[in-house]
Amino acid sequence: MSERDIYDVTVIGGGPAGLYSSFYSGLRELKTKLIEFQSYLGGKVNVYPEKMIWDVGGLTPVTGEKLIQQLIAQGLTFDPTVVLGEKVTSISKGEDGVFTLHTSLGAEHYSRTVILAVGGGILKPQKLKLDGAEKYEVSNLHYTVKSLSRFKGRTVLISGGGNSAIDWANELEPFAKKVYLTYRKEQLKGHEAEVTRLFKSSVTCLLNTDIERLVATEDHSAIERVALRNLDDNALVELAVDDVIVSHGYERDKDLLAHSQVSIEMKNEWCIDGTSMSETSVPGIFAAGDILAHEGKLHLIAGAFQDAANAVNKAKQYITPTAEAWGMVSSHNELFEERNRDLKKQLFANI
Ligand SMILES: Cc1cc2nc3c(=O)[nH]c(=O)nc-3n(C[C@H](O)[C@H](O)[C@H](O)COP(=O)(O)OP(=O)(O)OC[C@H]3O[C@@H](n4cnc5c(N)ncnc54)[C@H](O)[C@@H]3O)c2cc1C
Repeated sequence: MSERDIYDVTVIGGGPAGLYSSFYSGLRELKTKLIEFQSYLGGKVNVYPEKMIWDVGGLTPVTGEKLIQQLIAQGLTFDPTVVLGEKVTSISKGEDGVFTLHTSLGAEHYSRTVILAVGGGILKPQKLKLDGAEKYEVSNLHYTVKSLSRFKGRTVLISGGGNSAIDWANELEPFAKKVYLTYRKEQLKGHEAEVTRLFKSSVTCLLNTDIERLVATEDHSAIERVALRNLDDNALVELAVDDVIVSHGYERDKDLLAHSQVSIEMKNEWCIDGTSMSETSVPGIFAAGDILAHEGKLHLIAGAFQDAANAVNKAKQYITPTAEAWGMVSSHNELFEERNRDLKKQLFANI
């Protein structure tokens, strides 16, 4: 390993937290690398590219897709090295204090500090636990909504009672011919405002029901009807559907934290010992975004940004103990000067 190969900060995960960490790390003049398992950046936001996102402070409503584009543009401002399609499986630490990140492709990456921005780990949707259901995944059984127009004029059954299921029901309702929502519990778990909107809409909510059987078309290529069991009285109801969307949450591949050679523990409660939430049990390894799950923490995009800035500042201070960690106003950088001049010229030209 030559000095040339060692980065100051290596960010694992290319979602909102990882992209903002890369931006902020460049801003603090740290040599930065970003490693993402998927072949694309944007993290979980890729699950909802057409959703209108309203709750990022200072941003007017924006689609998930547009937000990803903006996050990537910002994240790459200082030209970090980006590695896609590699899963970091383990982290070890040498006697010289340099971390080695081992990946599923057998590669090694070297870094003075590491920022874990892995969200809940690599996402795999929880599949419908019915024999043979997987064969409909090529036709009309879905685990995500990539495009609302795919469901235009169709009868859709959504299974699930959390935020994603409710969001999708609300988003699809104006386009679909009919939306049903089945959930095995009595009360939905989503955001109040979205639940209120759902109950006011034409979506039919079938609470205390569960999918019992999928009935195929004559040629067995797609789902034609779904049998729902009412968990109160055991009655069976059949619905004719064009599509079924299953939103039962995600299985999370947490290999990295479970199998790393350095044993990493996350903080899960507010610190009274003077250390910050972005620190882990390993000095030099920090965390940002959904991976931080202390009490009261909301998993929001906006929160991931603040976490990222905190983690980078901690990394900076770890590398250079005399560096300023607090109170930095961060919209000043030489690189911004030229762009600011251009933007201001455009702005004043329009006045
Ligand atoms: C359906 C849905 C709707 C949502 N709507 C909103 C909303 O309207 N507003 C809002 O603020 N928030 C919303 N959220 C939450 C928001 O998406 C998350 O809070 C945010 O994406 C967290 O960012 P993150 O970077 O921490 O994690 P993620 O976005 O999960 O990114 C983590 C990245 O790390 C990668 N990774 C994981 N492990 C490894 C590894 N070992 N090696 C390499 N890469 C790895 C993953 O592939 C992933 O790309 C929604 C979430 C969902 C599921």
